[in-house]
Amino acid sequence: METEDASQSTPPPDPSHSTPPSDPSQSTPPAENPESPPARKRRRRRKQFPEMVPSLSVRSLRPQSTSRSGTAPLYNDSMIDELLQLQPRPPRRRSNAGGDGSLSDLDVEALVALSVGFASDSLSEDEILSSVVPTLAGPIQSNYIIVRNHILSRWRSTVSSRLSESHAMESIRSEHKNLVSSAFSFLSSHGFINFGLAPAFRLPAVPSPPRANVVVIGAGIAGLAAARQLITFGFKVAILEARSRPGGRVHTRKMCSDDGSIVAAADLGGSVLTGINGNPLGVLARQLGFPLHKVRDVCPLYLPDGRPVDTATDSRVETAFNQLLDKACKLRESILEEFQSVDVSLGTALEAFRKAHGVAETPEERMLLNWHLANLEYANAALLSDLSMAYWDQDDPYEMGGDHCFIPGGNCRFVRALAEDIPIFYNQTVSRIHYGCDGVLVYTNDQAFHADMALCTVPLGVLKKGSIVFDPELPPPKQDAIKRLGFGLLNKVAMLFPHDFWGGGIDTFGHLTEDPRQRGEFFLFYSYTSVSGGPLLVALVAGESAIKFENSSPVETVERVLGVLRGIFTPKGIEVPAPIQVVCTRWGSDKFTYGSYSYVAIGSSGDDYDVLAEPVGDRVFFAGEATNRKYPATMHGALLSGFREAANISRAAKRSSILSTTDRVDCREEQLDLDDLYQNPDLSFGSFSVLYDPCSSSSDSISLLRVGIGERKTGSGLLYLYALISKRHVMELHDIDGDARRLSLLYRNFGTKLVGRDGLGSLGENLLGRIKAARLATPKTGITKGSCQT
Ligand SMILES: Cc1cc2nc3c(=O)[nH]c(=O)nc-3n(C[C@H](O)[C@H](O)[C@H](O)COP(=O)(O)OP(=O)(O)OC[C@H]3O[C@@H](n4cnc5c(N)ncnc54)[C@H](O)[C@@H]3O)c2cc1C
Repeated sequence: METEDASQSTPPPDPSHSTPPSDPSQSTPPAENPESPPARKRRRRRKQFPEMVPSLSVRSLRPQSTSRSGTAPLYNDSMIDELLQLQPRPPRRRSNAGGDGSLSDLDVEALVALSVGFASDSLSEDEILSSVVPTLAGPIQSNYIIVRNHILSRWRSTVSSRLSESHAMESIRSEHKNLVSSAFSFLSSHGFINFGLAPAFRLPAVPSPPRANVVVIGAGIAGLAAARQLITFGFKVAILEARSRPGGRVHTRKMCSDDGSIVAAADLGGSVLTGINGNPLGVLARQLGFPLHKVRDVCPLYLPDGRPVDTATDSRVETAFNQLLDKACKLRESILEEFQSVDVSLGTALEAFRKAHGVAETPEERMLLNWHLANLEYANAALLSDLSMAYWDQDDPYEMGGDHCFIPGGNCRFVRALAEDIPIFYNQTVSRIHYGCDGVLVYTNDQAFHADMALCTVPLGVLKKGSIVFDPELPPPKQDAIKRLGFGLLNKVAMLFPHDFWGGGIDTFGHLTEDPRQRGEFFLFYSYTSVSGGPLLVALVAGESAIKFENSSPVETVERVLGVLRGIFTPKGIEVPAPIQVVCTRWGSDKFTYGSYSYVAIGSSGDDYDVLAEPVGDRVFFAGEATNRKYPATMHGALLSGFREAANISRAAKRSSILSTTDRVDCREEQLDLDDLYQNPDLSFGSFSVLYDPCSSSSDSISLLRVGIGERKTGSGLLYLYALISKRHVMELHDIDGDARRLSLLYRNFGTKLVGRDGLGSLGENLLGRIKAARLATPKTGITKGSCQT
C-alpha cells in the first residue's frame, strides 16, 4: 500500500487521458433497499428562510425524494433536455398561463432567469450599473426584464450555439429593438449567454491592437474563466500561477495500482456540482458532452459497532436537529430586529437550545446529533463555534436548485478545457502588486509583469496570510473584510481499494462516533466507484478533526480509517482489504490556499463578500469564490466571479479610458516625439536624462530614464537605452559622480536592465502617454497634475 500527502508539486492530473473512467451507465444497478434511511443533502445545508420555501424542506438536511434510491442515475444530453422542458418554448407561441394551472412562456422564462440569479421583478445591481434602461422602474424596465428573460432562456436551450442579436430579435416586436440590444449586450458581456467551451466559443486571436493588457493572478476556476472571457472581449491576457498546474482548489488526482490495472480519478478539492439547475458548470458539461452523475439520495448511517442506526431514532433526531436550527433562526431574527449588529456563534446558540429543550439525551441520539453538526461543519468548512449565527446561511436564498452531481472522470476535465489556449505562466508566485495611474507592476519570485490592470483571484487564505504585498496598501475597508470573513478547513482521505467491498449501490454512507470532539473525523464516505473509473472511497474530515488532521501521520490516518471501515463491514461478514493507495489532503498547510473555502465568521456578513469583490482604483480587480456573495465556497461561484470581473474590467477600461495600445502605437510610431520630450528632461546628469511621471510626486513613482551610450552626437549615431525606475533611485544616481559608477549602481544595486525603445512595455508606454498629454497641456513646464485618470 502506498500512502502520501497530496502535495502541491504533483504533476497535472490527467485521468481521462491515460485511464478513461468506466462508463457509469454500465455499472450494475444495485438492488433497491427499502430499508435504507432517506439520505442527507451533503454539500450545502437546506435553506433557512421559512417564508421562502415550504417548511418541510426548510427543516430537513435531507432531500425530499428517495424513491429512486437504488439506481445510479446518469444525466446525459437527453435527460438534460427533459429537464429543460421547463425552459423556453418557441418564442412566437407565447401564451398566457393556461386555466389548468400550466405556466405561460413568460413564467417559464422568468423561472429560467431566476435559476441563474435574476429576480423576477427587478434589475440586478450589475444591470443598474450598466444602465440597461434609461429610467428605472416603470414599463420600460418591465419590458426589458421580459426581453432579458427571453434571450437568456433562448440561449440556455441551445447552449452550444452562439446566439446572435438578430436571432434574439426574431420574436420581439421591432419597437423593442433597443431593449433587445441592451439586454443582449448586458447578457453577453456578463457571461450569462454565449459563454463556454463549445466550438462556437473558441478563443479568437487577440486583436491587434488589444483593448488593454490584463495580468490574472491564479489559474483556478475564477482566473481561468475570467481570462477566457477577457480574451473573447479583445484583451491581451496572461495568467501567473504559483503552482505547476491549473485548477487551484479543483484538483483531480490520478490514483493507480503498481501494475496500472486499477485506476481512479480522485477529486481532492471541489467535487460535487451542488445543484445543477441554472449552474454554469452544467452548461459547460453540456457543451463538452460530459455526462453528469446524480449523487444518489441514500446515505445509511452506522454506529461505532457497525450496526445501522435505527430508522425511527434517526428521523426523530433529524427532526430535532432541524428544530434547533429553526429556533436559532428565530432567535437571530429577534436579535437583529432589536440590536441590529449583535452576533454569537451558531454553535453557542444550538447548544443553548439543545440543553434548554432536552434534545438528544441518550448516547445514540447524541451521536446522531453530533453527526448532523459535523455535516454542518463540513458544508461550511468551519467550526460551529466560529460561524456567525446571524449570517452563516446568507447565501441560501440563491442556492442552485436541482440535483447534486459528479462529473465522471473528475473536475479536472473542466479545468483542462478552461485552460486550453490560455497563456499561463506556471511556478510564478506573486509576492507584490504595485498599482497606480500608470498601470500595474506584478512581481513574482523571479520576474515582474507590467500591465494595464491586474485581476487577483488568489484564495482568501492567501490574502489573510499577507503573502501578497499591495503597494499602495489595500483600502482599510477591504483589509477589514479580509480579516473578518472566515476561511475554513475541510480535508479528505482518498483511498483506492482492490475492489468495491462496500457495494456500488450507494454514493455515500456515514459513521457515528462516541467522542464529540472527533465527530468530523471520517463522518461521511463518498463512493466514487461509478464515476472515478475504479473502486475509490473518499472519507471526509471536517470541523476540529480537519485541523488536527493537518499534522497527523498518513500511516496513522490509514489505520484509523480502516478501523472505522472494519467496524462497519466486518460484522456484516465483509472483509475490508488494505488499500492500494491513499492520498491525504492538507489544504490548511498548502501555502497557495491556507484552507478550503470561505464562511461567514462571527462579526462578518454577506457584505464582506461584496467588499472583497470591489476593485481598487480601476487597476486591481478581485475574483474567486470568496468574492461571490451569492455563491461562495463553490466551483460555480468561482466561475461566476471570473465572468463578473471580466465584465467589470471591460467596463472600467471603457470608463477610465485607460491608454490602450492604440495610443501606445502612436507613441511608438512618432519616434520624434520621444526626442522632443527629452529636449526638456525633468532632470539630466552625465549621459542620463529623466522624465518624471506628471501624475505623481511620490518618491516611489516611476520615471523614464534614458541613457546615451557611445559618443554623443546630436541628431545621429547615438544609441539610447531606457529604463523605468523610481524617482528615489533617480536621485541616488544623480547624487554620485561618473556615468560608469551610475551604470554599476543601476545594474548591480537596483537590478535594473536598460532596454531599447520597444522594450518599455505597457507601463512605459502608459507613462509616455501621460507625459505627452501633460506636455501638450502645459508646454512650458511639462507637468500637470490630474491629467491622469484613475
Ligand atoms: C476539500 C474541498 C472540497 C470542496 N468541495 C466542493 C464541492 O464539492 N463543490 C463545490 O462547488 N466546491 C467545492 N469546494 C470549493 C471549490 O473548490 C472552490 O470554491 C473553487 O475551486 C475556488 O476557485 P478559485 O478560482 O476561487 O480559487 P482557487 O482554485 O484556489 O484558485 C486560486 C489560484 O491562485 C493560485 N495562487 C495562490 N497564491 C498565489 C500567488 N501568490 N501567486 C500566484 N498564484 C497564486 C493558486 O495556486 C490557485 O491556483 C471545495 C474545496 C475544497 C478545498
